[in-house]
Formats: sequence, C-alpha cells, structure tokens
Amino acid sequence: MLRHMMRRLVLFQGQHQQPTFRALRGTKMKTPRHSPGLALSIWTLSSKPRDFSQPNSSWSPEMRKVYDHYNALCATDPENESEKSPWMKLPSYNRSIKYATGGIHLSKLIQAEARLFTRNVKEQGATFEYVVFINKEEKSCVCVFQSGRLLEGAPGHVHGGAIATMIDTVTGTLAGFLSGPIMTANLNIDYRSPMPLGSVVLIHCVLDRIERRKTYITCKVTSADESKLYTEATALFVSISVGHLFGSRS
Ligand SMILES: CCCCC/C=C\C/C=C\C/C=C\C/C=C\CCCC(=O)SCCNC(=O)CCNC(=O)[C@H](O)C(C)(C)COP(=O)(O)OP(=O)(O)OC[C@H]1O[C@@H](n2cnc3c(N)ncnc32)[C@H](O)[C@@H]1OP(=O)(O)O
Repeated sequence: MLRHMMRRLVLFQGQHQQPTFRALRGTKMKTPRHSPGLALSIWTLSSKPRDFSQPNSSWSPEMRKVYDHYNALCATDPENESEKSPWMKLPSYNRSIKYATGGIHLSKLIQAEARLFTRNVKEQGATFEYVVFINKEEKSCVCVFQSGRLLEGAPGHVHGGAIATMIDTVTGTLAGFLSGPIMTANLNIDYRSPMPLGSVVLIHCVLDRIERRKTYITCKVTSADESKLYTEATALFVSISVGHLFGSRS
C-alpha cells in the first residue's frame, strides 16, 4: 500500500514542477539540488478544503485588529495597481497533503484519519488560532497567534511544547515557502518570559541563509504590540524528496 502511494506521489512529481508556495509567489527561486519539485498548486484542488486562516468568532478583538492590519498590507494599492504588495496571507488546511495537487483525494488515501497537529480540534479558539503572512521580498513572515484554554502549561500560561509547536510550524512554513518540501532537523528555543494563556502574540521569522539542502530560519515571539519578547529560536530545515517520507534515503 505504502509503495503504491509513493508511486502516486512520484508520478505527481514527474507531471508537475511547481511547488505550491513557489507557484503562489510567482517568482523564480533557485531549487535546492535535492528538492523534488512536488506537484503542488492550491489552484488546482478539485474541491475546496476549509481554510483555517479565515477569521472566526473565537478571535479576540486584539487578534482581529492585528489580522486586519497585516491583511491590509497584502492588498494592492488601488492608486498604484502595477505595484504588487510583497505581503501575502497563506491559506491553512488541516492536512499538509492538501497543499498538493489532488490533495483532497490524497488526504483520503493516506492515513485518512490523520490531522495536522495544530488544526485537529474542532472547537474554535480552544487550541491554536493563527494566520501566517509572508513577505516575499524580505523572505520573512509574521504569524498572528492566539492561544486557547487547552494549551495551558504553567498555571495561566502557555505550555512550552505548544510554543515550540507554533515555532516549528511557522519557521517550517517559511522554509517550505522558500525551499519546497523540508523537514525540521534542528530547533533551538530560548523561553525568555512566560506567555499568558489566551494572549495574542506575533511570531516573526526571517531567512538566515540557505546552504545546499539546508535552510536556516531565525525566529522571535513578541507581544502583539512588539514591546515584550517571549521567545527566541533558530531552526534548521533540510530539503527532502517525497520518498524520504516513505523510507527512501534518496
Ligand atoms: C509531502 C511533503 C510535505 C512538505 C511540507 C512542506 C510545507 C508544507 C506547508 C505547510 C504545512 C503546515 C505546517 C507545517 C510545516 C512545517 C513544520 C513541521 C515540520 C516537522 O515537524 S518535520 C518532523 C520532525 N522532523 C523529523 O522527523 C526529521 C527527522 N530527521 C530526518 O528525517 C533526517 O535526519 C533529515 C531529513 C533531517 C536529514 O537527513 P538526510 O539523510 O536527508 O540528510 P543528511 O543527514 O545527509 O543531512 C543533510 C545536511 O543537513 C545536516 N544536518 C542534518 N541534520 C542536522 C542536525 N540535526 N543538525 C545540524 N545539521 C544537520 C547534515 O550535516 C548535512 O549537512 P551538509 O550538507 O553540510 O553535509
């Protein structure tokens, strides 16, 4: 079965050369030597999966305010339509495979019950509410994150593992945008001050460098007004072939 699914993924690889995020960016980046060029284009999904990046009623006024601020940055200036904004909002699904062409069908074939860790609770606002905005020119991103009541660690504060999850997700999203399919190889986190449960924070990530298959990202987590530093991190992502997920070492 696994071998069959892998063959399907490899077939997709052969048919399409545009990784999702590269297609979204519309600019050419140097493809890492081992990047498989997985068939990824959210435009060609056969039916529409739920996009978790849309506002919902669990969002606090502060979450909505920061979201509106970054969302406005994504809009093209009507007085200067030829100049596209470097900012874009990323969609967010409950399975990463839904980013692939035919993703809905693949997501039913491959471990149909699996869900992305950060998007697996139906109750809105209970765990991870977040949206990622990418700045294509700066090779950076900002994630607006509101923690829910089920993420408690120290009383009244966000669990360090939940913070690590969000840092992995956001640094990984930026690395995936820049380098195609990747996996986290190394994540270093310094927790500087406790993060109040239910608060809205910003996760700022920027590309440090790309060396062959290695993409290095740095990250800072701050309060929504950026006056308080909660967490700092560095992350290393290694480009993989799809076969790597099925046990191949190529
Ligand atoms: C279907 C594809 C999906 C792709 C998804 C992409 C984007 C999707 C977008 C949105 C999805 C939404 C959010 C989620 C996004 C991301 C967050 C989740 C990511 C994860 O949560 S993922 C789970 C945790 N992750 C693992 O489960 C990895 C286990 N691990 C391995 O699978 C291997 O270990 C691997 C692949 C890392 C490397 O293996 P390998 O055999 O391919 O490569 P090799 O070992 O040769 O290393 C090559 C060069 O990296 C250097 N290097 C390697 N490891 C290092 C380390 N730790 N420290 C320092 N340097 C290191 C070497 O020194 C060498 O460097 P040099 O080239 O200079 O010699």
